[in-house]
Amino acid sequence: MNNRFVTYSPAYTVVPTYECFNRCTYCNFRTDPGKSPWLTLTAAQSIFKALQNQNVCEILILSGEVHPNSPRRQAWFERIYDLCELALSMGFLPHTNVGPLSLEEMQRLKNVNVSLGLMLEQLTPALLKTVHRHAPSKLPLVRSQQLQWAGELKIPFTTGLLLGIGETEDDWWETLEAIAQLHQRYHHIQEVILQPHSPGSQQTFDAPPFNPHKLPEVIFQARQILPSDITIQIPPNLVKDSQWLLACLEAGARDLGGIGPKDEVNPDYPHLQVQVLKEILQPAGWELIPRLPVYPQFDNWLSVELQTAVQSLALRP
Ligand SMILES: O=c1nc2n(C[C@H](O)[C@H](O)[C@H](O)CO)c3cc(O)ccc3cc-2c(=O)[nH]1
Ligand SMILES: C[C@H]1O[C@@H](n2cnc3c(N)ncnc32)[C@H](O)[C@@H]1O
Ligand code: MET
Ligand code: SF4
Repeated sequence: MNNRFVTYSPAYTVVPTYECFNRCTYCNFRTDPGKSPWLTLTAAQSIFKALQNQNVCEILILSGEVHPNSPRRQAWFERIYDLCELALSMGFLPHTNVGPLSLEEMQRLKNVNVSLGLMLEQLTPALLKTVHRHAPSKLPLVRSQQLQWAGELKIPFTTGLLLGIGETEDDWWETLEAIAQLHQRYHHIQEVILQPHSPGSQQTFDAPPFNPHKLPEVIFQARQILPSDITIQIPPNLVKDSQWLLACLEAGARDLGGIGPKDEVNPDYPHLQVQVLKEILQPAGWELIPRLPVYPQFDNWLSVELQTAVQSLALRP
């Protein structure tokens, strides 16, 4: 009875830089500004070369942030742009999530990405006094404006909620309602990630992991709030117990996100191999299938060049 499908994206994560001017207290990724070398194009080229013929489709560009007013901002942005262009020229499809962008930056990245992403985290301003006190990029209005701009620019978009960072249950529904409203206006959200806060060894935020047993309930509610053409994504490496992973699917999650050798955001939580995941899912009647970082209904929003890149990957085995 293999008529139920779950997707994942065969992905590899590339990090332009770990330096970040924000200090989200749950972060296990960042270093201080000026303290991390930037990834060179030469180094990236060797990485991409080694990935060819490995069935990787998505290059996820995930970065720490240089302040919008910094004299280094433009060089930071150009490096990201060039990394996307290189990935594309070597046969991969870039998906970039590097924090909030200016409208012009977004417009330019649309040329070299099949989709962009930015987590809303939570829209409640209460977190500006706690986990986001030193994180100007996490201002709720800055984040929701990104979703609006992506809609205006017709950019297929991935967003989501970070669960268990000090918000209330009502905050979940409000953030989900906001995503639903923006989608009803622009129809551009391809997936919403429900990301359980998972403590790592570098963070200063001292809170337990989000209780994975609560996740199915949140997914079920999110499924009621979100329009049906938005897919709900959960990260399988952060839902360790296979019974609860299956419960998440029963509740309405249909995608497991990017799966690759390392989860750069949660390095303390390695991914199971795809084959192992398949063996967990299959007996319960779920078939795990690969997808691209752009959902098919958005193909016609892409430039002709990007559509060609998508088509050549879709033909791969
Ligand atoms: O490996 C990861 N991939 C993350 N991804 C990648 C994601 O799983 C895939 O790139 C998308 O599903 C591609 O369509 C994100 C993408 C976003 O747009 C926004 C947030 C995330 C967060 C993570 C993450 O924590 N770890
Ligand atoms: C890239 C995305 O990763 C998420 N993120 C950042 N830190 C953590 C953590 N400790 N646990 C789970 N998710 C995290 C945030 O939602 C960010 O936007
Ligand atoms: N800095 C970006 C954000 O928080 C993406 C990477 S987070 C590890 O949105
Ligand atoms: S979560 Fe993103 S914005 Fe926050 S400190 Fe880490 S890298 Fe910077």
